[in-house]
Amino acid sequence: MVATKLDGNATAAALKSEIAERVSALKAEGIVPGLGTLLVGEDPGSISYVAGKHRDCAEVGIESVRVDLPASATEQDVRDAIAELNANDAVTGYIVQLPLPAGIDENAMLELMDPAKDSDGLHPTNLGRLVLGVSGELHSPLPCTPAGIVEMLGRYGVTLPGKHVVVVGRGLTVGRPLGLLLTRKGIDATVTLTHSRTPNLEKEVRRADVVIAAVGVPGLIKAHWVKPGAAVLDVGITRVVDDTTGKARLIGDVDSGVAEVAGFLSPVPGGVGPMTRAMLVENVVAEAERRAGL
Ligand SMILES: Nc1nc(=O)c2c([nH]1)NC[C@@H]1CN(c3ccc(C(=O)N[C@@H](CCC(=O)O)C(=O)O)cc3)C=[N+]21
Repeated sequence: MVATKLDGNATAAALKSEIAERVSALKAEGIVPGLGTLLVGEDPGSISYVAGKHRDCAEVGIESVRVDLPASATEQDVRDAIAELNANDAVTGYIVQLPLPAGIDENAMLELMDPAKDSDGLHPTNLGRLVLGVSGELHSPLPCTPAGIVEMLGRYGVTLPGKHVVVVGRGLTVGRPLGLLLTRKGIDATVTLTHSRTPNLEKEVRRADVVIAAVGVPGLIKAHWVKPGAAVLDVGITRVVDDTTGKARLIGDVDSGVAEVAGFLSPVPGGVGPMTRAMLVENVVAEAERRAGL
């Protein structure tokens, strides 16, 4: 392995200890931030991620409010749960874990959230501010995975101005907002945003100084696609349950051979996932600070 590992567990731990100090400062003012989660259904991946988010809250000393609805929940049940989270003063910010079960209109549910409590940055108001480039000034939360990727690259000294970043995947939580964030003034990367209909993906990836793979196709990115020395971030997570052990294994979008070619590589698990969760906690604490006028 030649690539330097971009260690999401270690980086998230460092970030969380900084956040814990900010939480102590808030507590000294009598403020305890709280994160809410709304989970609908029994997807094992979603259950595992939500559990991780609550562990992170406990670690940094913030409260968490967990709302779980069965897969049989109606759209009205979800509307009611969102209205309660909007009204609950113990909840500084919350997330609606995606995907929602078939038949529930995700975009309509996201629109119902109080944008000031949208810790994922996925409400149209917050996505609009991301496009406008005003999120920082208004303390509007940035989507957690893109923010976590930029934070991790920064902490490893991988600079972005002038770099060519190829993002593979155009989804709502990663690829689409990442293109917007990376091309902001001050970050100044040049971005190629690719997807399942991109012709000759291999050729696009080979031009990249930084590759971000977020499609959920196991092992898609091969070693010979990657320019030697490039930074490669693996965001895709596919859960495969081993028939004999019954244990779930997590497989990323990046083939293991890439470690021999890349300069930096974020693994699955232990890469971008923990950073996503750390940025979520950061968004909640930042919102509590904003409300306290700190
Ligand atoms: N509204 C919304 N916001 C999200 O941020 C969101 C979402 N919906 N839906 C699903 C995706 C996926 N996601 C992950 C978060 C943490 C890990 C994570 O911590 N992964 C660990 C492993 C966890 C495990 O063992 O299952 C790791 O990579 O090391 C993974 C995936 C957030 N998402």
